Amino acid sequence: MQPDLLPGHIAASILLQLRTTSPLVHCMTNDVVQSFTANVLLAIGAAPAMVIEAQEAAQFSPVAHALLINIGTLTAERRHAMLAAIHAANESSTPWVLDPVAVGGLAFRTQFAHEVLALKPAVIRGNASEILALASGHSGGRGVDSIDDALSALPAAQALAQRVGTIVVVTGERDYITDGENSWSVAGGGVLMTRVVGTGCALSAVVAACCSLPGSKLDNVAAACQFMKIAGQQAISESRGPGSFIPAFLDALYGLHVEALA
Ligand SMILES: Nc1ncnc2c1ncn2[C@@H]1O[C@H](COP(=O)(O)OP(=O)(O)OP(=O)(O)O)[C@@H](O)[C@H]1O
Ligand SMILES: Cc1ncsc1CCO
Ligand SMILES: [Mg+2]
Repeated sequence: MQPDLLPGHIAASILLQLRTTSPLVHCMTNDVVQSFTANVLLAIGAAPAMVIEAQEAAQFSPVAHALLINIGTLTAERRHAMLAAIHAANESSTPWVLDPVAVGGLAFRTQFAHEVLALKPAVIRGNASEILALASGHSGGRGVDSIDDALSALPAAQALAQRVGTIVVVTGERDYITDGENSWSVAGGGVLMTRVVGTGCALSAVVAACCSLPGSKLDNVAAACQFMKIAGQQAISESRGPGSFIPAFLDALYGLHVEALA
């Protein structure tokens, strides 16, 4: 059964809060998506900072409003820096988000992803293959891409959320957001969002921004998914392919209207 859609008036009030507070997001993300992620955060009204050296990362994560850990181009040095940042974030109650890119097939990142589950991410956001792999030891997708359907991964997402005590987001044609007990679904977007790299990685950064806001964390995280779906759908209608999609997507995020969402 499909979970309910997030009501527009909830997303609208969360967008207003996001724009008013402009959360600072400490991004420890992969090499492929650094600039796109920073631009997505700026376009929607949050603020990015990519601080990656271990000593600085541990100093910075308590100052930021949220921390993003994305394992897309994990190295031994980055692993060390990410652990330092997560521990410092936890000591200062800064929420942190895990994006388990390509978890399952590759041993080093898979071991790291399982290790940090014990450090209580506030949210885990992945595509269907990543969530299935993390929840049930399944072998993962095709590299960084999903080969599974998001709805089919919802039971695994719910079980993972319950086991870890966190919120899990599975993205795809629809996005599903669950704390293991209650779930939202978010529709919109389009397949062109998967023909440019980093829409999922950037969503994880927006999720981090939104999970620093007051109120229901489940609603805040679902609203982040809603913002990206709406902007993606609008950008697809205004673009001719992946090249023109990216600027149209940034413009659509920038132009998201609180009144229109409501
Ligand atoms: N078939 C689809 N139809 C509509 N929207 C989609 C579809 N697939 C993905 N999306 C949207 O694209 C964005 C990225 O989701 P996806 O599941 O592709 O993440 P990902 O694989 O982690 O991406 P990346 O690794 O490139 O950052 C989300 O906003 C999601 O809702
Ligand atoms: C393509 C790619 N390779 C490692 S990380 C990444 C970005 C998408 O997750
Ligand atoms: Mg991804």
